[in-house]
Amino acid sequence: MPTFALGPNQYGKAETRIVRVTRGPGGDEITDLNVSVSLRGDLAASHLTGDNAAVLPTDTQKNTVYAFAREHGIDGIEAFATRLARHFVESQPSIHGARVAVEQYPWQPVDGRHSFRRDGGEIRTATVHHDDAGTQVVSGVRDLVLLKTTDSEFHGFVQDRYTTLPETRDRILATSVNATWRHAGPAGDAYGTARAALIEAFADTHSLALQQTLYAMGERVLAACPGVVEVKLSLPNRHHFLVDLTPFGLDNPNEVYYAADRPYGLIEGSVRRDDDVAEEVAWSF
Ligand SMILES: O=c1[nH]c(=O)c2[nH]c(=O)[nH]c2[nH]1
Repeated sequence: MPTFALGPNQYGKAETRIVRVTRGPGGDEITDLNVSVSLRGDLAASHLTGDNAAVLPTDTQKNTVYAFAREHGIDGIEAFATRLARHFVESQPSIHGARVAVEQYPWQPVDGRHSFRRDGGEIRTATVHHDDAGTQVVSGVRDLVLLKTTDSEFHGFVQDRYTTLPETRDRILATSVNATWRHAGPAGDAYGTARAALIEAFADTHSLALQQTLYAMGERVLAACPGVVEVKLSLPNRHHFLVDLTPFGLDNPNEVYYAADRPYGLIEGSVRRDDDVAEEVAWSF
């Protein structure tokens, strides 16, 4: 007779959308968030027998997100997520660990009063894990699209019988940055500095490979943000291929490109301080 056991599990309310308006005489502000809560703890009974005595309903978790936005305000997504994660663990004896992930969608004021324009595609993120061992805060940015028209090469790579890619000393380099960075302690106000470091390193680095640019971007964030101990980057290589215009009797001196959407190279890696102790829980889902 085979026997079975419940493995790791978590539960929570995913993607609670919340728009908070902060009203002021000098104009309103809006904070537009997507909040996902995952809780871990003594939850086997609910899975094994349907006994829900230890289960804080996901509906209650959603209500808590809204209530905290009113009671405490949203003083940065890292602080908001930390407050929620601690609340669930500290208020519920059955809950031993909480993960709160927040996405923030940027809006820009249009008239300085009460009209706004949704800004670009880029999303700010924060994920907080809290349990007995402490609080881990990871901040990040997603879908930050960057492109440089030159200053990028790719050559010297392996050639086997399937290789057709020509070596290039001058190409477009483009990516959509997905970056997360882990703080040693509570997150300070590092978002603007980290984001600027990513963009500047992309622009400054004469790239011989997107891998090299990835490392430079991670290194720049660590150099600029003393409280950050590890940076993870996932960089799709948004290929731009020169179009062959010779059938039309035209040359193409690096001017006309085809922007391919797939397949794409995907370059991923982390850069950390030498003395950093890996904190895998901070990244786990
Ligand atoms: O920067 C790059 N890294 C690669 O590993 C790679 N592979 C490829 O086909 N083009 C590129 N570009």
